[in-house]
Amino acid sequence: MRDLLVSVRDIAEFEQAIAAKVQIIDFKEPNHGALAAVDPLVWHRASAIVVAWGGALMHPIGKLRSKHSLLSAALGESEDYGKIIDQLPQTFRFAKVGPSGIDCPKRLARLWRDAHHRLACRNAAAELVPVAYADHQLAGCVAPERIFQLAAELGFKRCLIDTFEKNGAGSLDLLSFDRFVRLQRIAEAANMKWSLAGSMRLESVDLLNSVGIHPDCFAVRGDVCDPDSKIGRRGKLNAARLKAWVEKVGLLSSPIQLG
Ligand SMILES: O=C[C@H](O)COP(=O)(O)O
Repeated sequence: MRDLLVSVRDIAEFEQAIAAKVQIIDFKEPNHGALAAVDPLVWHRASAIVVAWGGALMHPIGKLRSKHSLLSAALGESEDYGKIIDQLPQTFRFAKVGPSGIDCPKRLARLWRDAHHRLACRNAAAELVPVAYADHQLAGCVAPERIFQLAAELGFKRCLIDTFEKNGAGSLDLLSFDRFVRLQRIAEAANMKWSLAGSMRLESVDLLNSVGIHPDCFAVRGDVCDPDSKIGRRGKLNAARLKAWVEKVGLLSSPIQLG
């Protein structure tokens, strides 16, 4: 089973993602960086909608229906998350903190422990998802393999790889297939699910599949935005792109894989 995560910035986009039956809806402000948080008020509005719909993401008039959508929040980098983490509503299932500026595994482990502890105190359901950056040198942080290994050693259930700079160079431009295979092996050996983000393009999904790289989740923003927009991932979500991604990831999950 593969998942699709789509990053949204507001309630209108949240409803678009639900209508498209996206499995994981991730709140993030694309204008402010790779993992920038939205205003916590947006979390609370989304949460109120979920509660009003009876816990499942199901619209009262039955038009928007996605019983399986889960909420996720980007909390920013190490210097940001502390200001907002305690406001994360109980309805959120995942939270992410970026590792930029942390070039030592021990410090990273401390960051995760603190974030995990603060989440657990307020929101027993929320799972911290460690993040690695493919452009780790630019981000000034530990390399992806070390981050995956550390996350596995510490018993995390999921890990995400993304890019810190959103400058057009995606994860697939920055890391070789061999390195993705290594990351996948680390994750598989620890029974840890891994997600792939970083300017992912729909066309790359089949290519990755053909070389044996099978992330448990594809996480996208830029490629589900209006293709004609000059501002890329900072533009508006596009219904046709969302549909194409949902279908593609759905096909990967079906027992008979096509293509
Ligand atoms: O978590 C996923 C990111 O929002 C991916 O964004 P991107 O596809 O624009 O690199």
